[in-house]
Amino acid sequence: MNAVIVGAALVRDGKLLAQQRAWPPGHAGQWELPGGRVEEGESEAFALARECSEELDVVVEVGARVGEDVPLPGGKVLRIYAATLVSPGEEPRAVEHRAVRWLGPDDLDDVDWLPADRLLLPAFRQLLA
Ligand SMILES: Nc1nc2c([nH]c(=O)n2[C@H]2C[C@H](O)[C@@H](COP(=O)(O)OP(=O)(O)OP(=O)(O)O)O2)c(=O)[nH]1
Repeated sequence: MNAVIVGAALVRDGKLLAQQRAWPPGHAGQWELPGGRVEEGESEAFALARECSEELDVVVEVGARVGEDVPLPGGKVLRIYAATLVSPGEEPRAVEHRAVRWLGPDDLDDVDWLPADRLLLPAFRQLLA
């Protein structure tokens, strides 16, 4: 089975949270959604909640799928789920990343997304509509 990379489309007040990679050098500075590899024995929702805790230091509730799977190099796929903060007042912080930013519908084109995420922009836009 293809390795699944899950990503969280974390929305608050009509804005989507994006984070800026600090590594590897080829992708540093580019933007993505919080997430990562689903480890053996984990559900996708569990993996997403774990990654959001590790990367943003927040607790999230995972919702419905967003967009279609996007193939990644190496036979992996990127699969996005909507997510919300369990405590909306809690502010995500960039634990491993360079920065985090809440993007409204008009800001989605302002950042340099990873290529796979760029394909998902219509789905992100629909989610914020
Ligand atoms: N988290 C995340 N990864 C993405 C996105 N878009 C995209 O192409 N990717 C790619 C980049 C990486 O090749 C891969 C995820 O790597 P990662 O470094 O975040 O995952 P991980 O923490 O589980 O890393 P590892 O244990 O596999 O090294 O998916 C996205 O929006 N979010």
